Amino acid sequence: MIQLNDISFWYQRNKMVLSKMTMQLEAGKIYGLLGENGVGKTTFLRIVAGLLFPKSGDIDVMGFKPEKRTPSFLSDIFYLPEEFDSPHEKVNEYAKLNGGFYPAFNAAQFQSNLELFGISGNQRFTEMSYGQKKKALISYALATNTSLLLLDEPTNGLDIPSKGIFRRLVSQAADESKCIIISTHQVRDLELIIDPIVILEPNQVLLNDSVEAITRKLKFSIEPTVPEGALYYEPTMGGYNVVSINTEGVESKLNIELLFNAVISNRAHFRTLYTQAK
Ligand SMILES: Nc1ncnc2c1ncn2[C@@H]1O[C@H](COP(=O)(O)OP(=O)(O)OP(=O)(O)O)[C@@H](O)[C@H]1O
Repeated sequence: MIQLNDISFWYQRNKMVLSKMTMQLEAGKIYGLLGENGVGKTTFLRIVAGLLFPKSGDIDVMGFKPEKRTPSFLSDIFYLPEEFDSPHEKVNEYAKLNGGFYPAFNAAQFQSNLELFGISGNQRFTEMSYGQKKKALISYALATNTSLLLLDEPTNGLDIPSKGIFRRLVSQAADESKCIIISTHQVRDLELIIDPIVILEPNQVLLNDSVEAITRKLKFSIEPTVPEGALYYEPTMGGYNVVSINTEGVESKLNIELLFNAVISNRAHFRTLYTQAK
């Protein structure tokens, strides 16, 4: 669905953000896009959405070149940024005005999403809190039913029950024809729904793998002492949270936060382990 070949991008010539990045993302998945602050997650999403243009390399999104911003491309992709200006309209007016641009927009689904989040469609965006606006825009984004949905830090500002509703709505929205990419630092909010996991490092993709493939390669366990050969460990109640190579082929439950810390503190090793992501 998305193919990037040797994409490079910088805002200032002396400060490369993406350097010859090659990556493939498929339909039917909810990708979790992770990376330290400033590594380029938003930049990546904006390039895919056609809002920023690569300086070199090729990008294909659903058969389109995003930078051409053709109506058929724009009507099948939705990008929800982390920061947004408040629309002037009431929530329902906004959806009525803009929903027509998306052929698969479902007004009933929009109302049902709003209801689940407890948001009134008669409210003006300008009179809503940040979290309320976010819930209204998430409701709208999901109701556009675009093939590609890009969500930048969607759970920021959501209260605890709303995070659960968000997970439920995103899981329901996902199907074989859609690709959803969620950039987040709140991995615990999304641990249950994101798969594959993509981790960016400065300029590059460090890991792009399914949860199944990650847990085939790596073992996540709690041990009383740090085992020899552990890739990464953190103290926890009564022992250590440990990431090690899964030499015995045991099944373990992926701990994304632990994986992230393991990858970031051990980049060279993971680059070798995940050479296919390059
Ligand atoms: N408009 C801009 N002009 C110049 N540099 C920019 C601009 N936007 C972002 N950058 C720089 O590009 C790099 C990548 O920024 P980006 O916002 O994509 O990172 P991010 O991974 O989304 O970060 P965060 O997790 O903090 O949101 C950063 O070093 C940032 O300082």
